[in-house]
Order: sequence, then structure tokens, then C-alpha cells
Amino acid sequence: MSETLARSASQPKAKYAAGIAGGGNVVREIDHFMQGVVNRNPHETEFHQAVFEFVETVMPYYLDHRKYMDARILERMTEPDRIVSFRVTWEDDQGVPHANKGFRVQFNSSMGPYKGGLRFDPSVNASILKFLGFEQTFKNALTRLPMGGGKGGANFNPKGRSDAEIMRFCHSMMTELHRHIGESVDVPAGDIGVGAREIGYLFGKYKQLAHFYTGGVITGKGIPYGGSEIRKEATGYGVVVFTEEMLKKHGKTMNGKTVAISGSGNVAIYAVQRAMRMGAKVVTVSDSRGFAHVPNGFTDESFAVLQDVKENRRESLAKFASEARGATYHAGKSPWTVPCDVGLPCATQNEIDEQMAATMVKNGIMCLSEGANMPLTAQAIHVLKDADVIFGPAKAANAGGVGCSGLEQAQNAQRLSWTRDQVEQELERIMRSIHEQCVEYAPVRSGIVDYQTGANVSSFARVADAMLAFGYI
Ligand SMILES: NC(=O)C1=CN([C@@H]2O[C@H](COP(=O)(O)OP(=O)(O)OC[C@H]3O[C@@H](n4cnc5c(N)ncnc54)[C@H](O)[C@@H]3O)[C@@H](O)[C@H]2O)C=CC1
Ligand SMILES: O=C(O)CCC(=O)C(=O)O
Repeated sequence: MSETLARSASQPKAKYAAGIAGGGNVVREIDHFMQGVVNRNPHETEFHQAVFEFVETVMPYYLDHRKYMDARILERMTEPDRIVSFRVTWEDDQGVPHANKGFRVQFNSSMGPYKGGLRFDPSVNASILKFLGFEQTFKNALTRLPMGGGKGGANFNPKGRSDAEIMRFCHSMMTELHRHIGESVDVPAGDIGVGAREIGYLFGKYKQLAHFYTGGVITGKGIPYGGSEIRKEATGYGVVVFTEEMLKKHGKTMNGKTVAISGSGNVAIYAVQRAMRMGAKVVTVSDSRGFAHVPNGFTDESFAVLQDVKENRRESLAKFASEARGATYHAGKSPWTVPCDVGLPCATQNEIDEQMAATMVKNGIMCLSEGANMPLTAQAIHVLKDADVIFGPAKAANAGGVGCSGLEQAQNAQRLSWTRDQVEQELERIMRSIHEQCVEYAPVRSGIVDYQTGANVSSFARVADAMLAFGYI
């Protein structure tokens, strides 16, 4: 087992498991299981982390249910169905050819066709896509829509590339990817570096290669060609709706709270907007180079500047801070040093470590909900939970995006377009239902609902029961 993993496995988990009947046995089983995962997937640290975060909360339930252990369900559900890896060759504006690595991880199709985004980022590798595909499987189960879990992407850096270069890259990516996807097989969507522009180019190429129009093959499409209202906003809106549900459960509300947000992409922008709508004061957004501080909170005016700079002009966050009244940019600094009541990390994995979580606790944070996938290290989660911070795990909190993708597929299959109000109501229903499922399976400690355990155990049971029904496949 890796040293980092061993450290995280021996300290906080032991403390957590001590509250469970047979705690010592649970710790031994987790350790033994994780040793196998590490041996089977050497060097894939992000994947180990995602599996560990899941297994440390699910193991007591697993050990209590022989039918899952006898069928080796945990071993089976931590192995992807398959991984496709391929070369993506494209030509830049100077006529120079480039070759990138493209992937699709088809993790688990027990609940329906594989479903999950595509990420374009230089950091993309098999470990990151396996962690994302694993998480996606359980997130999708929580939506209760018929979707299995998958994820894909390429180690391509879209930053600084022209529209024409992005188009050529997307067309080349789809030239291979189209063989592996389909509306009843695997349905990609966007993620980091993949938004409406990229989805348009990817879908256009698919349509050309397939010789027919099948809108349900990809989601996040533009509204004129089969996209859904609210999909663009859905992940950010969903995070805030879920957070409000958690706060309500604990006798609190978003109204009047100071909210810190990281990221300034698709998820972050619409988390800002929805939090403002709930009466919160949003004081930060960030990018990979620093953060923008808005001490008096975003206004409609500064939000419009953010949208324009990031979505239309595709410029830097420093540019936003130079144009928006009351905003300053802090290069090389983290937004998490700014005191807040509620934190919504919406950038990328592992942006908050143990030390940063301790700083947030010292600064008085009382609720944190994960907009990004795995933005906290396992140790950081323990720091927050030990300090009785209400914690919303990504699987539950950011499921609004894929939930709305499911609604887009439903509209495509019906050959209908629902109104904005219809989609938003349905999205809110999905988020409230996820909240209820978490509560159903969550222990309560010091008056705080353990949503992490609730989300993991609830989704585990659903996927596991489907796998059991199929026999040993
Ligand atoms: N787009 C969607 O519907 C969903 C996205 N997510 C997750 O939300 C997160 C954000 O995704 P999107 O907003 O779609 O992507 P995006 O590409 O629109 O925005 C990503 C943001 O994160 C920042 N960022 C990227 N790498 C960073 C780093 N190393 N350090 C600090 N900041 C960094 C970027 O500057 C940008 O502001 C990701 O973890 C993604 O997996 C989760 C559910 C659905
Ligand atoms: O909308 C989708 O299919 C995928 C969204 C996604 O990638 C995620 O939930 O992390």
C-alpha cells in the first residue's frame, strides 16, 4: 500500500471505525481490501483515493450483508468493465501535427448505458479517469435514472488554442470515439475543458460518421440541436439546491451566509448565480493561477462581467477582477484562506488538503459541499467531519449535471423539448430525492448528518443489488 494511503488508512479511519460495532475488524478489512486495489492498480493514486473514500464508509455495511461479500461485489465493482485508449492526431494552425492520448473508461453498466463526461486537460491519465468513472457510477445511481458510469477525455490542453484547433482536435477525437459510444451504449458529455463549443464539434463529427441524427448519443448539446434547457446551469444550481437541503435539515439556510467558491468554469459560475438567488453573499471565485476576492459579495453587475469574461471572451479571471467593481485578484493564492460560512469547491480534485481544511475550520466554516469531483483529500474530509462541519460529498452534491443530462436524453428519446421551468423543477426534485436517500442511510453524529456515509452506502446498495441480479458477470 502506498505511504500516503497507508497514512490516511491508519489514522482517521481507525477513529471513525471505532464508533462501529466490530471496529477493529472493519479497519483490518478495509486495509486488506485496499492492499488488493493498490496491487491491482499500481501507481494510480487518484483511483486508490476514490476507492478508499468509498470503502471506508461502506465496509461496515458490506460486512453486515453476506450476500454482497459472497459475490465479491466490492472487488467486482472496483474493476472497470473496460478501458479504451487511443491516439488522437491533429494539426495546429501552423500545420504542425500533434498526437494526444484519448480514453474512454466504461466503468459499470449495471444501471444503464455508461454515462459521464469527457475531460480535456494535460493531467488526464488512466488513474484520473478511473477515479472519475468509479465516482460517476455511484453518483448516477443516486439520480435513480437509468445510467451506468463512465468517463473519458484526453491529455490535450485546450488553453490558448484557436477555435479551429479545438475543432480539429474534437473531430479527430470523435473519429475513434464514435466506435465505442451510442445512445444505448455509452453517452458522453462535458467536464473540465469540454463545454458547449466542444460538444458541438464532437456531436457534428459523430453525426457525419453515423449517417443519421441520434441526439441521445451525447449530452450538453446546444439548445438548437437537441440540448436541454438548464443543462448548462444544472451542476452549479444542483450543488446549491443540495446545500440548501442539508442546511434546512440542520435548521439553517443559505440566506445571509457568506459563501466562498473555487473555480470559475461551468460549475462555479452557476453555483455563484444560484447562491446569489438564495440570498447568500458570494465572496470568491478562482482559477489555476489565483483567486478573485469580492469582499462585499457578487452583484448582478459583477456576475454579468464574470459570465462575459469567462463564457464569451474566454479570458482570465485576473481580467474579470480588473473590470468588476469591488473585485481584486490574488495571484498564487487559494480562495480557502478567506473566511466563509459555506464553502463550495468547484474547480478540480484535491484542491483542499488537511492543512487547508484546518484553516477553514479555524475561520469558522460550518458547511462544505463538493461541486468538483473529489476536491478534498481523504484527510481533509476527516478534519471537517471531526469539527462537525456539515459535509456534502460530490457524488450527491454535484449530481445535478448528470441528472439533467438524463433529462436531456429523455427529451431526445421523446423527440420533445421541455420548458425551462419543467426541467428546473425536475432537477430540483432529483436533488431533493438524493438528499432524502443520503439521510435514509446516514448515521448522525453530534447532531450532524453523515452525508458521506449516506451517499456511499445508498448508492452501493443500489448498484450491488443490480449486479447480484445478473449473476457472476
Ligand atoms: N460540468 C459538469 O456538468 C460537471 C462537472 N463536475 C466537476 O466540476 C469541476 C469543474 O468542472 P467544470 O466547471 O465543468 O470545468 P471547467 O473547465 O468549466 O472549469 C474548471 C475550472 O477549474 C479551474 N481549475 C482547473 N484546474 C485547476 C487547478 N489545478 N487548480 C485550480 N483551479 C483549477 C479552472 O480555472 C476553471 O475555472 C470538475 O471537478 C468536474 O469534474 C462535476 C459534475 C458535473
Ligand atoms: O452530464 C454528464 O453525463 C456527466 C457529468 C459529469 O461528468 C460528472 O457528473 O462528473
